[in-house]
Amino acid sequence: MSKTIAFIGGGNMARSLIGGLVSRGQPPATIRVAEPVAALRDALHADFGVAVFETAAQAVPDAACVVLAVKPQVMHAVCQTLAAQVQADRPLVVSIAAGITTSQLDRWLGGDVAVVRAMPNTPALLGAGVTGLYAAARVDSQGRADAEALLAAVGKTVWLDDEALMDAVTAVSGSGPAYVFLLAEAMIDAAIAEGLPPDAARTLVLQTLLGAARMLTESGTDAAELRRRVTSPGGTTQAAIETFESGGLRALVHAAIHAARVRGAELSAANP
Ligand SMILES: NC(=O)C1=CN([C@@H]2O[C@H](COP(=O)(O)OP(=O)(O)OC[C@H]3O[C@@H](n4cnc5c(N)ncnc54)[C@H](O)[C@@H]3O)[C@@H](O)[C@H]2O)C=CC1
Ligand SMILES: O=C(O)[C@@H]1CCC=N1
Repeated sequence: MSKTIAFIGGGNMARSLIGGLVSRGQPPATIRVAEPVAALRDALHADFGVAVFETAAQAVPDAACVVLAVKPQVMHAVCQTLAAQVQADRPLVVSIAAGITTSQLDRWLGGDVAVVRAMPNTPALLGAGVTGLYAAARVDSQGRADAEALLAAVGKTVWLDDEALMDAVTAVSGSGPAYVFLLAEAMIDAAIAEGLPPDAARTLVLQTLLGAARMLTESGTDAAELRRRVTSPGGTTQAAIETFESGGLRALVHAAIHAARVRGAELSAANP
């Protein structure tokens, strides 16, 4: 997407998206970022060459697409500061905020706004993200194509017809990288506890996760079968897997993802 994009919020997720877009050929001159924290603003300009502004009102004029990348808790207030400009310019608005619905955003921005709700994740920085997308009824085919181009530049996209499912997307793939990072922390800690030197523990765990993720995505074989192929009957893996299963790992993962989904709905309800 080579049209001008204004990011409102230049924090962790905006940084991942901007880094991914620029490294995939989006001209930095077409990206504007509003971020009140000077250090973040300066780093975005230094690292990616994008134009940076202190306030949203400075970044939005003439942007074809406005990406709302602030925390859900401040979204209502931020939208109120943008409503007049959005009503005047009619940009495509893409929100990446957890929980906040397209109808809330439309209302906060003054009504009759083309809003796409997107849930990306931080591997976007490497072009290895995945984004769930939902378009409100007001978004036309060009708006959908523009949102698709924006997020497809930084990874895979999955469109949903039912907005209620966006909280589940958030719980699975938006938050999901953190679950893998937690697993990595736990495996490294365990490896060190079993006597491995920290550097060796780190290399063994990180390359194992990378190799396993590549097998999952490149082998055409499902996760359960790949797991079976590692698990020799009566061997070491079986001992570990039985420990995970008897400890309730599957139920725990489900409970964690459910808690994240419920939290998304709470974030929406807390911002009527
Ligand atoms: N971090 C992640 O992995 C993901 C985050 N998200 C969503 O992205 C949004 C941002 O999350 P993060 O980047 O993690 O948070 P963050 O706190 O790193 O970034 C938010 C940024 O917005 C800035 N900000 C606050 N008020 C502002 C205003 N009035 N105008 C412009 N900027 C303002 C803050 O200074 C901060 O740098 C959230 O709504 C979150 O739900 C979505 C997918 C993944
Ligand atoms: O933790 C959060 O609320 C955000 C949304 C998905 C990832 N980070």
